[in-house]
Amino acid sequence: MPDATAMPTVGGADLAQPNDLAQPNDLAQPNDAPLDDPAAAAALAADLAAERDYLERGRRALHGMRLEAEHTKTAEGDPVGDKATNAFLRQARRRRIASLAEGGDSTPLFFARLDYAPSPPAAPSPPAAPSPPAAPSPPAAPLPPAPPPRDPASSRDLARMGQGAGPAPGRRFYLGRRYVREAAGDDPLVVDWRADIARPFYRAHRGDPMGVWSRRRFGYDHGRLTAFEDERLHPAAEAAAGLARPGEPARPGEPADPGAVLRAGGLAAREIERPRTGPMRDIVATIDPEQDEIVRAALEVSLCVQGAPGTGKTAVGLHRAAYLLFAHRERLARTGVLVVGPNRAFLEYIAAVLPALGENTVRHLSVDELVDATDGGVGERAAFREEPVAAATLKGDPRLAAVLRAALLGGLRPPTGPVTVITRAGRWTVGEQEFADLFADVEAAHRAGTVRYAPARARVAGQLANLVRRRAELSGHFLTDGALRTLAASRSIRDAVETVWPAIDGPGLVRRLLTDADLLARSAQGLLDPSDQALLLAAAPPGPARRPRWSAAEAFLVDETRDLLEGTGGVGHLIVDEAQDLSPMQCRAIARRSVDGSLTVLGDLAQGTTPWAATSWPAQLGHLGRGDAQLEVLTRGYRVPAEILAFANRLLAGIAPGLPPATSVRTAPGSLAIHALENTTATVDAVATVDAVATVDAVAAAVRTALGQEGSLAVIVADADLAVLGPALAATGLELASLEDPPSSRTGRGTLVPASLAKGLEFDHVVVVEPAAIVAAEAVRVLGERRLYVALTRAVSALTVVHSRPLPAALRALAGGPSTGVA
Ligand SMILES: Nc1ncnc2c1ncn2[C@@H]1O[C@H](COP(=O)(O)OP(=O)(O)OP(=O)(O)O)[C@@H](O)[C@H]1O
Repeated sequence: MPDATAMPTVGGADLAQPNDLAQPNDLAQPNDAPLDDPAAAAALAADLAAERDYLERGRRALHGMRLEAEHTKTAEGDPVGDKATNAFLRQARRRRIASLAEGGDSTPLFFARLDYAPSPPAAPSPPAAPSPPAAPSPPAAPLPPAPPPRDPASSRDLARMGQGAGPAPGRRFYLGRRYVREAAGDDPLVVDWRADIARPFYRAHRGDPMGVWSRRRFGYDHGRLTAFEDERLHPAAEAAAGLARPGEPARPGEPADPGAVLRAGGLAAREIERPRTGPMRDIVATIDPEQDEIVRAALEVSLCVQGAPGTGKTAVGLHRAAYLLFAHRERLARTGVLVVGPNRAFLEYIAAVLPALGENTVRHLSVDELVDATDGGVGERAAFREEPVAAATLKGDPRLAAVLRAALLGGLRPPTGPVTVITRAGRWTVGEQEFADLFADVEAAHRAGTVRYAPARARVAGQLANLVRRRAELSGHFLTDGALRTLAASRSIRDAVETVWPAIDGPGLVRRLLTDADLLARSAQGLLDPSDQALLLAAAPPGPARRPRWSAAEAFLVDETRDLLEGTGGVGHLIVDEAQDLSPMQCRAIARRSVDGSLTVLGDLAQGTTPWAATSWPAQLGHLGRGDAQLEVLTRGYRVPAEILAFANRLLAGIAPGLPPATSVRTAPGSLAIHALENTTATVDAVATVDAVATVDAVAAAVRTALGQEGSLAVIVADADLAVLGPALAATGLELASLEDPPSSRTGRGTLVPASLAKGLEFDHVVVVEPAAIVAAEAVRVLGERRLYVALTRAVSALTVVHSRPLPAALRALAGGPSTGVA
């Protein structure tokens, strides 16, 4: 039931006092509403009450859908066939029920409403005279009917609604994270944000309203609808509200300004600034037009998104996954969608986004898990061995792919004699030339890439057996198919095949290549010089020959070999985050998992921190097998306030010359504080990093201040200093969580984050300790500065930098002598 005393507000507590309506900035309605008009205020309250009623209705309907799903038996869960089918059906049912769960406070049932303008002939004048003029004035009811979705159980129809046929004149749609309807066959109460009909919510602007009369955003407070905000997009809607002179065109052709909504719209801005407490959340209510273009790009299109920190690359990639699953449900249910991220901490941070959007089938793997999870022989959940950077870099070099191939092909031996097979029916011989011709054909097919090594080997055996069969048939002995198979597996044929096409096991070949100087020299001829070969031999995997202790880079060599031997299964769409950090061999591993699908590549060249990090997207995309991928650039930063970004951007010229600096959608005066401690003149090497009492005290003070405020907190420190700073802070009574703790137990405490794991994460408050130490931890200065750039760009609300060593030169201009609160 509507709350009669409640008045609309923006994103916070309800305004109970009608007088409060006189405060323009608190009003839910467009700025043009005559706020001191009691009639208008009453109309607003009535409108809000109606929206709350609608919300309740939607909640009841969703509850009904859930009950229906729970009671749907044969179609979705009761045993109907074999074990596997039943398990699949049960799982599908569980997923459907899970996807119909009420989202709770953080994911209200709907976040927006779109009112389409009436059909063109009526367009010049408003569909209904607004009364009172400032009250919300949706198109007149009854609205002309638009074709309702006929299969409410499937929201795919909604994806098609409006497609090609243009907008839906006179219709009103509520947009939410999932489709909601009352009874099967009814019009939807809430339309899935991914449906085509929802597209104008993200893209329309006054220069191109896309048939939309007005766009309404809703504000919630702990699940309670407390506010809304309208934008009139249609010229006639503007005119009706007195925003434009009647007849004056509403800025035809006015270009879309993706930032305009966020600057003008209180609700959108507040949504973006809501403090972060837990894992990453979805952005369906505020996706901007540029992001939306990426999210809704066609499945066949492979994209590369270069974006500065906080521009929403990860968010956009995940929303793209959700969109593609909606628009191509059946195809992707068969082929799958995979998200690949840099490490487990990052994957945990993003894990809740797709389930919140009702998508529970997308696998999330770290780059290393990609080979771990797909090759029982490699790594097998044991940690990969650490190895020197130079060796790891060389093992990630694409030349290694050619070396492996040469090693494999080098084992082939053209036949040097006939093959004789003795069966109960007689003795048969395949002559040397015939065997050689057969071998040459298969070898040519293998070299051309049409058949992998292992099936090619089976083909040699099969064709040999076939020749024997023909001989036998000529002598009147006929063989069944079964007998032919037995023949192909006979000792004589196996031995003959083994001589010309030896059986190879992937891990074994990689190990031999890295330990056998002769094999390496033969295989690397013209590819690796002797010093490279020596480096590989010196960094060979230790441990028993059958179970060596692999490094991560070696695991990708094994993966490459496995692919040469047997091929690799792929997925329908693969999203790869932080792609700038991948080695060419890692890129190849990803490419072969998306050979028949498409890729969304996300990254930032300025955040490349691996020794092999990409310096150009075309080259990296080439390694990913998608040299033709479309490059998109995002520069509008949502995470980091302008003040902090300006500070971090000082590093840009040195770490990624040529990349445009990010801009921020908001400013937060006072969000940057730099605490310079006494010994700022010490050289980098002269001072131990965080054992200085003053440093610990300053960090502790910053942590206490942050913990006193809303939102999450991270203390980012050079990896090597983690072991010192943790206990030192604990001694002051501050027990911070570690990224290894389960996310649920981290809330409310603050987390101590090694700089090497900060990538992709974000926190409301961040304390960066000793930038110089973070830079110095990397072998190469530019990589260290990029690591620092990552650390400095994790904060949503406030960044405190504590340092006793001099800041890197590029940052110094802002920091003076010992001081606090420099911003
Ligand atoms: N359109 C948007 N509306 C609201 N919030 C957004 C929008 N786009 C991005 N964000 C938010 O900005 C923050 C940064 O997004 P995200 O982590 O996807 O950025 P990124 O480009 O991957 O950053 P980084 O390169 O630093 O990892 C997240 O909290 C995300 O929810």
